[in-house]
Amino acid sequence: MLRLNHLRLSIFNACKVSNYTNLDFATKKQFRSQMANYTTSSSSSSSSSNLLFRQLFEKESSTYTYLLADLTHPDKPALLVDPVDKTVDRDISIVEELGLKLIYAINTHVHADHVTGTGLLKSKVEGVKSMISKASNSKADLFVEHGDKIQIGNLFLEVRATPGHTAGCVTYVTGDGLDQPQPRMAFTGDALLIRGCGRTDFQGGSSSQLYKSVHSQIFSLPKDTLVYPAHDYKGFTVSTVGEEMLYNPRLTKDEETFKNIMENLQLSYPKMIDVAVPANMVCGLQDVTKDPTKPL
Ligand SMILES: N[C@@H](CCC(=O)N[C@@H](CSS)C(=O)NCC(=O)O)C(=O)O
Repeated sequence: MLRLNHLRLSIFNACKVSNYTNLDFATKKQFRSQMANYTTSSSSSSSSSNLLFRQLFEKESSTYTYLLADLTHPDKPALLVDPVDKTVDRDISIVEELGLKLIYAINTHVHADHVTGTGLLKSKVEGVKSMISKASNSKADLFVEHGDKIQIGNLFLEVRATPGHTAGCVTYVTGDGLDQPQPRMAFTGDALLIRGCGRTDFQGGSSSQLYKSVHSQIFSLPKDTLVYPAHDYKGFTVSTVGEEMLYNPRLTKDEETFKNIMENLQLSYPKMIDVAVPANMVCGLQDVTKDPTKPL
């Protein structure tokens, strides 16, 4: 296993983050407004930061892929969260048009409804490293665990373990600090969907675990944190932690009611599950036109 020591936040940055955390609300607000005056506005989110952000959609599986890059760094380093094999060429073309350098293709979990684009991206873009949680037991170049920090330029994503939809699900959260996007952004995968959540009936899923994950790791974030899920089936694009704490029809309930709801969803299995899971266990490196049950 390749550990992420080289990706961990430097002590220097960690100090800045913890100092900021200790400030009172009024001082934080003053600092944020000062920062807004001299940072580049992000391209398509409400954040004021050095971040370039794009939400991209794959319509067959209703999957969101997210592109993040640090525009202030000379290399404009970028990463993709949850790329889909079918839309890899689109993703590469936007990366090239914007002059970004794609360094990571990362997954929130082993998807069951589509094949990840990480394998194709690795074969088409030199130097890209695939990444997934160690707990997923999947193949990749790099593995993350709870508490790790993934750095792109001067921006970073914090890794929060949010098992329950699958055993290896993680949520990636933008950093907490003066120099990081405000409000924060949480890429929740299938743990938390807008007014919903991921199913828990296969891949080591557990409704009890999902309930605890969302409450302890996502609902504990600031209420203005933007929630960006891996899927939406109703046309929603973004929510906030505060909104989901108030209006999520499943996760606002007590744990017993939640478990009951999840046991009675009666969803049919994803159409692609028998192809997608074996392919995604090797981070999409497998040629899915061949027998997915055969080793590489
Ligand atoms: N019909 C789709 C699969 C839909 C589905 O099961 N979505 C999953 C996330 S992808 S494994 C889910 O957790 N849905 C929760 C919900 O409440 O809808 C297909 O055939 O691919």
